[in-house]
Amino acid sequence: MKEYPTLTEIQNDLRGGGLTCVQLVNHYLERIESNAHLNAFVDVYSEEALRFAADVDIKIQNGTAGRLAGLVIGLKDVLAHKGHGVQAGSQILNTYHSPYTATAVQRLLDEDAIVIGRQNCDEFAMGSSNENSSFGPVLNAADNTKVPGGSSGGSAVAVQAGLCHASLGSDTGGSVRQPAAFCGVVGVKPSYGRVSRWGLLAYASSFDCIGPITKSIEDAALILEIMAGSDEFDSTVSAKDVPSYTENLGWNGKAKIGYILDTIENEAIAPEIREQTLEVLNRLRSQGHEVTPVEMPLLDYLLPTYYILTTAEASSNLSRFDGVRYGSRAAENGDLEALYKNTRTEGFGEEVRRRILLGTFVLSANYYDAYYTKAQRVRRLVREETERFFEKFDFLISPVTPTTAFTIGEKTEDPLQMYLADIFTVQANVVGNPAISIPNGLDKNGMPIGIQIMAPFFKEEKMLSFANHLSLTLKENIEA
Ligand SMILES: NC(=O)C[C@H](N)C(=O)O
Repeated sequence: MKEYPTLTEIQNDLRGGGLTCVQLVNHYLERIESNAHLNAFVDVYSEEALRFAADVDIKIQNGTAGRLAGLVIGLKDVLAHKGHGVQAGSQILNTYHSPYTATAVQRLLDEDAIVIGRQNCDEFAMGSSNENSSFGPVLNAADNTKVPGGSSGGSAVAVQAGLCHASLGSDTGGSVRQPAAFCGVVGVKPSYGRVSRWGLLAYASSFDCIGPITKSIEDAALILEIMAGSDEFDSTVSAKDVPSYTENLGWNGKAKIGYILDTIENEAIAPEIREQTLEVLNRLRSQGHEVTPVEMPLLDYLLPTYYILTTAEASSNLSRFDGVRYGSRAAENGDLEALYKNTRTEGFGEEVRRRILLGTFVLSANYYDAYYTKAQRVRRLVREETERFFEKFDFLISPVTPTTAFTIGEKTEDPLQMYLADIFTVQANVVGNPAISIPNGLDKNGMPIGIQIMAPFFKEEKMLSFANHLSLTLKENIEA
C-alpha cells in the first residue's frame, strides 16, 4: 500500500474507488503484526475495526460518511473507550473495562474514525521513555536499541512505524511532544481547557491534556478541531468557540519569535540539536521574521515546580486505586490496612510508588507550605513571566528535548536524569499554553530531532499555521 502522509490523500483514494477502509484496516493489522517486537500496542481490536471499516465503506458509497472517514487511529492506554480495557500501562487495572467513552474519543468516533487498538505507555503516564510500563518497554522504530520517549511512547512509535495513521496521547509535562520528537512525528499539546479530559485517566489534573500524534500538521489540526470545545462532563473546558484550524493553515506575514538563550547555549544540549535549532532560527530570520534571544531566569525552577505539583496531584488522584473502589484487590488482605498496602504494592510499579510517596510527602502537614504552597507560587510567577513574554512575541521556539532518543536502560536507575528529558516541554504545562513538536531532521546516527513552537493561550490556530509554514520551510531545506 502506498504511503499516505495526510488523511486528505486517503480520502481522495477512498472516494475515487481505488481504496476501501477494509483494505486500510487490513494493511495496518498486518503492519502491527509484523512489527509486534516494537510493543507499541497492548490490545488490537481486529474484528471490531474491520466491522467498523465495512460500515464506513458503505457510508462513503452513500455519501454519508463523517469527516474522519478513513482515519485509523490508536488510543494511548489512558483513554476510556466503552467496553474496552483501559489500564494506564498498570497491573492495578488489569481486569478493568471501561463503562463509558472519553469525550475526545467519542467525538472522533462520531466522525467515523476507526479505533484499531490501545497503545503501550508509561504507567499512569509517569515517565519519559516508556520503560515504566507493566507491558514492557516500547522500542523506537528508527533504532530498536533506543527508547521512543514517553509517556505516549506506543502512540508515537505506532505513527512512526505506520501501524496506524494517527494516535491520541496525553501530555502532562511533554508526554505527547517528547516522544513525537524522538520518533520524528508531529505532536500537539493544546491549551489547558481546550479539550475535555472526561475519560482521561487522571495523573495531574491541572496539567493533563489530550493531544494528537500524526505524520502531518494538517491531520493534527483536523483531529484537534474535532476533539476541542466545551463539554458538560468537564467544567474546566472553555466554552470559547473552536476556530477551523484546518481552513486557516496558510501563514502570511512576519512573526515575532523569541527564544530562550539557555535552551540553545546550555552545555547539556546535544551539539547537533543546538546547531539544527540555530539553523532554523537563522532561516526564519532570513525570511524576514524577527528573531530575538531572551533571558528567562525562572526556567531553572520549572522542573522542581512540575514534579512537586504533579506528584501532589497524583498522590490524590491515585488514592482511588485501593482494591475497594478501583483496582484489582490483592489476594492477601487480612485487615483494611493490609488490603490497601498489598493491593497498591502489587498493583503499582516502582515509579508510580515513588511519585505517590513524593506527592504525599509534599502535601503532609509539616511540609505543605515549604513545598506545595511554594511551588504553587512559583507556578504563578512562571505564568506571569510567560504572559509578559507573549505580550512582546508571537511564539517561543526551542528544541523539544536536550538529546535525541537515548539507549534503553540508560536512565532507568537515575530518575533525575529521566526527569531532565522534559526540561523544555514542561513550561507549556505549568502555564497551560499550547505547544507543538515538529520534526527537524536527524542526528548523525539517524535519530529524529524535534523543534517546539509554543504560542499564547488558546492561539492554536496561529500556532498550527506557523508550524505548517515552518515545516514547509524545513522540507525545502532538506530537499535543497
Ligand atoms: N506525563 C508526562 O507528560 C511526562 C512526564 N515525563 C512525566 O513523567 O510526568
